Amino acid sequence: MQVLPIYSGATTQQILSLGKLVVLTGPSGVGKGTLMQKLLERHPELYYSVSATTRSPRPGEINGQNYYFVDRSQFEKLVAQGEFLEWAEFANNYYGTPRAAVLEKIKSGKLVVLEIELEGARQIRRSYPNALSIFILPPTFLELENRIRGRGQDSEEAIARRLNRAQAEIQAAGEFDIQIVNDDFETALHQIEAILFA
Ligand SMILES: Nc1ncnc2c1ncn2[C@@H]1O[C@H](COP(=O)(O)OP(=O)(O)OP(=O)(O)O)[C@@H](O)[C@H]1O
Ligand SMILES: Nc1nc2c(ncn2[C@@H]2O[C@H](COP(=O)(O)O)[C@@H](O)[C@H]2O)c(=O)[nH]1
Repeated sequence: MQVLPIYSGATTQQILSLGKLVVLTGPSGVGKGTLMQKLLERHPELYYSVSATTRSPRPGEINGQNYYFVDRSQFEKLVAQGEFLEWAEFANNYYGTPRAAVLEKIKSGKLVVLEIELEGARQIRRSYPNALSIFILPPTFLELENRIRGRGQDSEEAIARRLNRAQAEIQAAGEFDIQIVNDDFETALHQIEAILFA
């Protein structure tokens, strides 16, 4: 792709300050992915950043569509090369946002949405204060547990790790620009749409 002269030599910080970057975060199982999927269906003009992860694919997940599935040494090499806008270890696996794709989309004027966990969201907030951050909360902790279990995708050990971490993640909700409770799905979706397209 051709790089516009205005951007040649621009830093990540400068490029991100020109466009709109939105971070959707919240504990595992709260419904971030489901909300994101619906947002993309309804607003195909949004750009969803596909992350890299060392987690194994779940049934039905497609490499390059849900995630770029890589092994730990590949991931660590990408970190060393500065290929990630942010990255974190979550529930024994690495997750990271590929920098180049996000910057390209921002340059082309797209609204870019990252769906990431707490530590990565904090990194984005620190490094790119212009980004808009939305924290999704569950109506109750019990409902969060029911959703993770109901999804039927994680081992008992992985569920325990995710729930354990969720307690601390929920405490951090106030660090972010906006908090939305995903109780009734349609209501939460409309609240996000109202923020993104205000
Ligand atoms: N408002 C809602 N009411 C009831 N169930 C919901 C609601 N929103 C999402 N769910 C369900 O909760 C489960 C977890 O949702 P989802 O996988 O989107 O969570 P997540 O936050 O993306 O999790 P992770 O961070 O682990 O990827 C799914 O089965 C989804 O259908
Ligand atoms: N910091 C980052 N977190 C990410 C990224 N991509 C996804 N995630 C988050 O990881 C957890 C677990 O995801 P799962 O698919 O294994 O259930 C979840 O909170 C995702 O939002 C990323 O690039 N960076």
